[in-house]
Amino acid sequence: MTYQPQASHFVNGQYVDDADGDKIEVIYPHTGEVIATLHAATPAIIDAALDSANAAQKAWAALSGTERGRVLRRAADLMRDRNRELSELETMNTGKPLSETLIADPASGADALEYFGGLAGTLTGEHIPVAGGDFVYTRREALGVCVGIGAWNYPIQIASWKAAPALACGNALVFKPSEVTPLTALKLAEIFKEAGAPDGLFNVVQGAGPVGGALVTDPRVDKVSLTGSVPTGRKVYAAAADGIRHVTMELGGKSPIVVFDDAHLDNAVAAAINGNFYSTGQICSNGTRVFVQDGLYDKFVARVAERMADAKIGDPMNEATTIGPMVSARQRDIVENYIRIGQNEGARLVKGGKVIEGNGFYIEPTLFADVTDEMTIAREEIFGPVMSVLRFSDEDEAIRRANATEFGLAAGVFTADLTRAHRVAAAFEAGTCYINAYNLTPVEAPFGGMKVSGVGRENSKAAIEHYSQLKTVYVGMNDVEAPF
Ligand SMILES: NC(=O)C1=CN([C@@H]2O[C@H](COP(=O)(O)OP(=O)(O)OC[C@H]3O[C@@H](n4cnc5c(N)ncnc54)[C@H](O)[C@@H]3O)[C@@H](O)[C@H]2O)C=CC1
Repeated sequence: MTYQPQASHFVNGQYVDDADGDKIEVIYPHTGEVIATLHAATPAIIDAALDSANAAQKAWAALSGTERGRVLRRAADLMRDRNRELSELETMNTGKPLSETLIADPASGADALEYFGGLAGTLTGEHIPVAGGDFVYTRREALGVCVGIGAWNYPIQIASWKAAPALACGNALVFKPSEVTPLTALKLAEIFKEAGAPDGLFNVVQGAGPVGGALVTDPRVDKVSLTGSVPTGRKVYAAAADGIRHVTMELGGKSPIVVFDDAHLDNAVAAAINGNFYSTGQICSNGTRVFVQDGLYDKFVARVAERMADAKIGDPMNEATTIGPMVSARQRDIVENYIRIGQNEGARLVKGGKVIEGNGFYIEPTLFADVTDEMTIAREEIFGPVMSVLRFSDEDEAIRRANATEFGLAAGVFTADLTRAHRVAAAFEAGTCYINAYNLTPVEAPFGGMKVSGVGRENSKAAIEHYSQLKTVYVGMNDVEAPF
């Protein structure tokens, strides 16, 4: 089975390659087979991408917002028309079950293109009256050339979540997918071209850290938006600082879900299952520390274990499958190691915990109970299907422990007590909080992290602030006076 694209990169409206670039092998996680071989971008490819983005951006920004929005909305339609093809490719690329990609990945990308396409025509400055009849107006202007750098867990969604607001605001984008999952961003580039985007407006260049590093420090670049881990975030943020570039950082998490005694048991259990095992646990906002109050604790653990027995692990192309392989052998090994550490540190392994032998990168969804705050599995982001359940007694304790982390991406609370729900949500130190729900990310709502989990927001009107800048124009309506 192969999925070899026409070439590695999409620059200035066409596929291009340069065989001098380091080889990137794309692996189907279900079988371990190489399905495509690409090259990392050489300096010449990076240069061409940035030059073409620079050249395309000014004319694009000069269009009306409505005209720009039309291109984005056409792209959204094309993406929906190709949902199955794109979902299959995303499944080949990531190993995520088709039952997920068919409803979640290109669909979420299309939502972003449609939403920001609609918003493009509404972007304006404001008129501000000041003393003596003078006035000020503001112009909302594009930043220029943006660079997007993606993680491997939601490749087409991440590319779309960055491209949609960037292009709506009149910017051009050079996107570098994760070297692990380079394929679907190229399809997005084809879609933009077909939808009428000018050549050079959206470019895809492949490569690992060094290519990302070269993009982030290039003087032609005005903004960098990264989705990735905290260590990479620190490097990219620091590199962008040299040029005082704008940044959006969507980084990792170790998010809490707090379940009180009065919670609806099955809703809380279902949310914890989704928030730990969807995408085989490879989701930044997963609620991997599940705090459950004394009175419900045993029932909760038993019910999660019971429902886990219904997980269908296997071929991700089979639409009945609900748990696919990990994205890579490396990620599977990382998760296996954390499971071992959890056992060594005294967490109670209730279910799962084993690598599934074979060529694919499978590991069982895993449930740990009696986890304590000091354990490594309760402190570090695992990025795999490992749920840790921790016991708590009262609300203050739950909030204190939920917040006792450097991360602050998401947090959830399950309770039937209305005032407590809002009190706890207000007390969470996290950018995206949920009451009696978890891990839903509609495009209309801001998404992003507090503390080390990030800077800036994606989705919603809030993203516009991060892809545009205000210019203030003061208009004098009176004679200019001077002291001499
Ligand atoms: N907050 C959010 O929205 C999300 C965050 N993530 C986070 O992403 C991580 C998993 O994804 P990975 O791909 O393993 O993350 P990673 O941090 O290893 O890589 C992310 C991207 O950065 C690039 N990169 C690496 N070093 C770089 C450098 N020095 N300069 C520029 N670019 C560089 C990589 O090639 C890749 O494209 C997890 O920590 C997860 O929590 C994942 C999805 C969503």
